[in-house]
Formats: sequence, C-alpha cells, structure tokens
Amino acid sequence: MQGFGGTVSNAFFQVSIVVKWIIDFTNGGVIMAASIKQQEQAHLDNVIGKIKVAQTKSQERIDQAEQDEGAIRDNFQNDLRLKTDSYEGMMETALSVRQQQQLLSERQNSWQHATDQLATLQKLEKSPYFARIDFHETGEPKTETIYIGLASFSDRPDHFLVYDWRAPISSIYYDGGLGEVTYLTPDGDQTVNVKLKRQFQIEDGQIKTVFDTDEAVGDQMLLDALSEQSDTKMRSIVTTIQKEQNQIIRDTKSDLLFVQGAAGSGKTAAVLQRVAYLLYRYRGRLNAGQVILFSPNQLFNDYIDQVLPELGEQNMVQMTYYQYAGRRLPKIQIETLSQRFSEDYSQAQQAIDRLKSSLTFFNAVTAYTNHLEKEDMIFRNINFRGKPFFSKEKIHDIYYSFNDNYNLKNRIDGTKEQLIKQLNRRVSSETRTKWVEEAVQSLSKEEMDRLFGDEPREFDSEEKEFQFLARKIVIRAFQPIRQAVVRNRFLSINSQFIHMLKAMPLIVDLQQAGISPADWQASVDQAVADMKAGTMTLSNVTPYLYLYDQIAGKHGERDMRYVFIDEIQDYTPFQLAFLKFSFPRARFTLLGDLNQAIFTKENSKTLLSELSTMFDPEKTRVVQLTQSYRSTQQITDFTRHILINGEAVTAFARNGDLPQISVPKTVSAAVDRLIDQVEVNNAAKETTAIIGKTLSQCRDLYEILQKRGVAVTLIQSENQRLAAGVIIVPSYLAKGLEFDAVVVWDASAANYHDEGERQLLYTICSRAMHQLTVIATDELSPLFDTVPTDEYERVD
Ligand SMILES: Nc1ncnc2c1ncn2[C@@H]1O[C@H](COP(=O)(O)OP(=O)(O)OP(=O)(O)O)[C@@H](O)[C@H]1O
Repeated sequence: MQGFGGTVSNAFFQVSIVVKWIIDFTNGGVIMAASIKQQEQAHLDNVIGKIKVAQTKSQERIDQAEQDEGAIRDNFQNDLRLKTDSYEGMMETALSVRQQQQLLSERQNSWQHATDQLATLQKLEKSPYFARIDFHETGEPKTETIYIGLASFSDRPDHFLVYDWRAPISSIYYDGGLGEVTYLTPDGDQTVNVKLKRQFQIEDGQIKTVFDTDEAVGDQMLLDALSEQSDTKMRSIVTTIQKEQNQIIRDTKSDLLFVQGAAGSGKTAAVLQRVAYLLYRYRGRLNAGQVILFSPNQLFNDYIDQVLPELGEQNMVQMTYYQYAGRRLPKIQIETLSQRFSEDYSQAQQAIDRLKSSLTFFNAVTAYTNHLEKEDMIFRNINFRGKPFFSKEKIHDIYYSFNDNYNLKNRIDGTKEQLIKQLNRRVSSETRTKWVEEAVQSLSKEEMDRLFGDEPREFDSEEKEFQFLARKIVIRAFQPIRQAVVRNRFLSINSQFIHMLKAMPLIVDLQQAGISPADWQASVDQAVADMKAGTMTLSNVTPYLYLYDQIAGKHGERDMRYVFIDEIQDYTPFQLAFLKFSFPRARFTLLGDLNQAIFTKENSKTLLSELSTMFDPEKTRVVQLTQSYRSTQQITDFTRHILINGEAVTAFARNGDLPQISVPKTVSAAVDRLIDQVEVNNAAKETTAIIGKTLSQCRDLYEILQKRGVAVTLIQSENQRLAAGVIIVPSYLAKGLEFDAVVVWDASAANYHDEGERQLLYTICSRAMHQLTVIATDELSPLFDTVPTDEYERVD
C-alpha cells in the first residue's frame, strides 16, 4: 500500500484506513488523499469529455445514415423503371434493385453500429469505469495505468482510455492483490507486477468514493454492493466479481464446468457474467442464439432478464426444461411442476421413478434402440381415401431390407426415399382410377384454370389433356401422403414407447432396482392409460423424447455452442444425458447446490458421480463456491444449521438481526404475528416474500390476508411476473430468487416433519437477504432442532 503509510498486513484494515483518510478531511493524511481524489476527478472529467465528443460523432453517423437511407429510397422510387419486356431489361431491373438493396443494407448496418455505440457511450458517460490498475510488465520501461469499465473506450486507434472488464488484462483486477499476477492472453500466460489497485464509486460523472486495496476486490466495495436492497430484477456484479467467480466466468477450456455452490454464493450471478464474457471473447463467431440457459422456472427467467442487456449484450435463449420438452410435445399434457410437487409417491412408484431417472435407464433405452436396428420396429399404415396406401407390413419390409450395418438414421432415411419413389411411381396408375376420372369430369372452370396455371393449353388430343389434368389431380391428392412420409407419420411412437417399457424387464435388472414385475407392469398400464388420456408423467417424458429422436434419426441441435443449466440438482441423470445428446457440440456449464435438491432429493448425491461418467475427465472442471453473499451472517449461520452434513457454507461478514421463530397456539394468532412482521418489514422498506410449502396453502393464506385487508400478491404460476411489495409464493417457485425479508409460513411439525424436507426448508430460508421470520402453529417443525438456540430469537 504505497503512499498510504504503514505496513499493516491485514488487508481489510488497510482498506478501512484508506477509506477513512479520503473521507476524513481533518486527518493528517488528508492532503494527499484529497489530492488523489481531485486528480482522479480531473482524469474522469477528461475521459467524460472525450466520451461526449465520441457521442456527438456517433450521433452524426446515425443522422448521416438516416439521411443516406432516405436519399437512397427517394432515388430508388424516382429512377426505377421496370423493364420487363425483354430479358436484358429484366436483368437490368433486377441488378438495379439488388444494388439499391445492397446500399440500403450497408447504411442500415452502419446505422445499427452507430446506434449500439451511442448506447454504450451513454452508459459510459455516467460511470466510465470502476477500477484503475497500475502494473509493470517485465521488459517494459514504464509502469502502465489502465482503467476498467463496462465496455472499452478509445479516443484514437489503440489508445484505450477504458478497458472492457472482459479484456484479458482486466483479469488482473479480479484475480489477485498487489505484486506478481498472472493472466491469460490469447498467446498464453503473461505475468505482471501490480503496483496499485484503486476502486471507484462513480455516480453521474462524480467520484463518490475512491479507495486503494491490496486484495482482489476490496471488501468495502463488496459490502456496499451487498447492502443494497433487493429488486424484482437481478443486477450485474461486474464491479465486485470475486476471484473464484472469475475462474468460472473466464473458463474456456472445459467441456464440462460444474459449479457446486452454496445458496447465495453467486452461481447465477457468475454464470450470467460468463455468458457476457463468452459473447465478448468469441465476438463474431458466437451469437446469443447459440447459448441456451435452462432455468428452474419462468419467474426466474423474468428475474434475470436485465443482467445481459445491462452489460450491453443480448439475452441468450432461456427456457425451463419443462418448456423445452413441452414445446416438442404440443399435443400431450405433461405433468406440471405443481402436480409433481404435490404428488405423494408410493415406495414402488419411487423405485420406478428412480430407475427411470438413472443413467442405467438411459443406457437401456439406447440398448433398446440398437435392438430396433434388427427387429421390433412398429409401423402404422399410411392411408389414402380410407384404405392403406402403404401398409405397415410393406413399410416394415422396406425398413428391414437394408444392410445389417445400417443404423436407425440410415434406415429411416432409406425408407423415406423408397416410399417417395414408390409414391411417384403410383401417380400414373392412379390416373386411371374411377375417382380421378370423375374428378376431372366435374372440374369447374376456375379449378381448371388453377390446374393449368401458366402452362400452355394446347394438347394433341383430348386423351392428352385428360392425362395432364388427371396427373395434376393425383399429385395434389397425394400431397398428404408425401407429407406423412416426410414427417415420419408411419412411425408409431406411442406404441413403440409402450413396447419399450414392456421390454424393459429383459434389458434392466428390475429386481436390483427394487421393483417387482407386478409393480412394473402396473406402471406400464398406467402409462398406457395416461397416453389415452393425452397426459404423461415427467418421468416418462424424457425417455419418450429420447426414443423418438433415436428412431427418427435426429441427432440434436448442432449449432448450440454453450449450454448452461441452473439448479442442476433438480435434474435427473437421464435428463442430463439427454441434454448432452441433444446438444452434441456444446460445452456445458452446470450450476447447482446439492443441498437444495427439492425434487430429486437423495438422488442428488449420485448425480455428481453419474455426471463424471458422461464427460471426459480431462476436460471436466469442478469449482466450489462456499461463501454465501446473499444473506447476513446471522441468516447464513441459521440456514446452514438446518442441514445435516451439508456442503460447506461460510457467511460473508455482514451483520443483521437474528432470525425470529414464533410458534403461536392458533392459526389466527399466527396470522396476527405474520401481519405484525409484514408491517415491520414494510416500515423498513424491505420487500417481503411469504413462502408457503404448497400452492394450496398459499391460496388459503392469501384469502385470509385479503379478508384482513392486507395488500399482498399471490404468485400462483411460473408464468406470472414478480410484483413489487409483499408477495406470497409457493416454495418450488421461489427457487433461485431472493428477497429482503422472508417469512416461512406454517413451519409447523404437521407441515414439515419428513427428513426429505430438510433441503426444501433450507432452500426456503436461504432466500432471505436481511430478515428471516419463521412462523408455525402449535408445534415447530423438528427439522429446526439442529439449529443452535443462540442463532435465533424466540418471539412468542
Ligand atoms: N461478487 C459479487 N458481488 C456482488 N454481489 C454478488 C456477488 N456474488 C453474488 N452476489 C449477490 O449475491 C446474491 C446471490 O447470488 P446468486 O443468486 O447468483 O446466488 P446462487 O448461488 O445462484 O444462489 P441460489 O443457489 O440460492 O439460487 C445476488 O444478489 C448476487 O447479486
């Protein structure tokens, strides 16, 4: 900490001193500190001045492009004469249209470019940067100074006044303190000696605070960032990215990057910055449409959709797994999250569900599809005028007529080709049938005109004319057949799926999976009944899609380059294997907290080991985030004790009130307590989420509060928007979200008693940033017994 006196070794202590010196104008160190602030303000003013000049230039370019576009359009209208009487004339017209289009598209590109640039400059003008680094590169004569901000800004070629936070050099800001720091450049590792790290808080062009630090990102800055109130939208964390998060953001080597992080450890935040980083790093080669994020629910999508635009990037494709599967099965009603959550499965159903979720089952489906290369493929007739046109037997014969080495894709392609050929061959013979003859005879004039189209109507004989029209009619009538072939309508995916389920006892060891033949048979019968009713359970959906893709020869979306999956603990190994199959050329970033597995529960532990078998270990990287940034120390301590043998969680030193537990005797007393707490939170301007276990419990509470005149919004479905003010939300929709204050509603023994609900309770409580209140009636859930009594306050 040169220039600030002293060799105090504790980094946090040093930061505090520096902050104090800069702010405290009566202190002896003032003159230097204050002059630093003045110098920095002068530099800032200079940069902002240049940003304004650049803005004017961008605006001029925009105006120019708009003017040019107008002029091109005018010219085009005045000059264009359509010459269609000769071939040359037509060519000339086409060329001139094309030329104009090219000119227009050039202007549009230049307009777009200037508009994007202006938007960036407008952002930069208010707060051009947040950090300064002075460093010395070995072999270079001088120490260099760089400033880091949301985007790069240069006033002339290669003269950068601000470096983008994603530029290789910016990494040294996040990765280390003072002294030797190594960062990755496109040419390999580069080491520099960092002399100074200075952080700024700038608002509207004015430096509010400036402090030097010898840490990666000073605690003070982070503390300030974290003390802000929650919002219905997540914000970017570029100014305070932590070292471990930076590792995640900048990883470009791993095929599988697995991030295990405690609740609130910034997994989601880091991953959104990672998307922004990748879009910057691979600019021109990667676009936002080649990145997909699977998120836990639609509410969460809504919550995070501002982060990338704030960073000047477009949002990636965002979807829940449910939407992804549902989109492909529009005619089937898939079991919803809410249904799945409220379902109480029997032991036998649980065992079956477990098997269907496993990699073993994925491999079994693969084995079954391999078997289909030899036999057992089920086909449907393609009918025409009520009779089989291509019978299923015929299709079967074609399908199995190919060489042994044909795989399913070759077979289906070959079969389609053959069927289309045969269809074409049948046109002539069909023209001689009675229905065609009748159809030709009963053609109206308009219909005939339509059939002739632009073609000449001179025929040598009536017979020829008849032939012509008959062919046209037959081709038109065969169109649905052609479509049925192209669209694989001759496959019978439903029957095939049931056939597969029936065949499973021959492929997997049911006994080992703890499933009796009778229970398995019952589950197959249920699947048949569901299908007849047009519904499907979540556990059947993915095997169904995988089977379909295999037999239809689909091998996934090859264009997708990066797949992000948040809340990975709620996915089954089967689903993950399917996603890997569906995005064969993508790199995967998986984020999860094995402590928060609320759907898959105990399965989550095996998830990691199953995952490791799916990816090359050489290209797999596991990063652990243990520090929780969301909650105060008190809340983090409380929540982590709900877990038994939970993954490591450490609190970030930020103080707040102890969580409160209230256990009134009656429901009405509990409601009184709830209303009191909501009023306290409202008065403190803290947004409150009341989290109930199930939707129906939330509905009941909502009605009670309505009657009592309390203003609340009930979030019932994932398609709703998060509202400001007090909300009531069922637990499974609160995933991934955070609120200033959380009230856990009805945490009584009657409601939460099963060991399997521990993770759910942890997830609910860990949504709180500053205030946590637990309300139960009659008797508190025994799941809180593991929390030491000095970590909460009893308010009865
Ligand atoms: N480096 C950071 N600087 C500032 N804020 C941060 C940082 N890292 C995380 N946060 C904040 O901490 C909170 C929790 O982060 P986030 O939601 O990403 O955690 P998570 O690991 O996805 O949590 P969960 O698994 O519980 O959903 C957010 O408000 C986020 O902005």
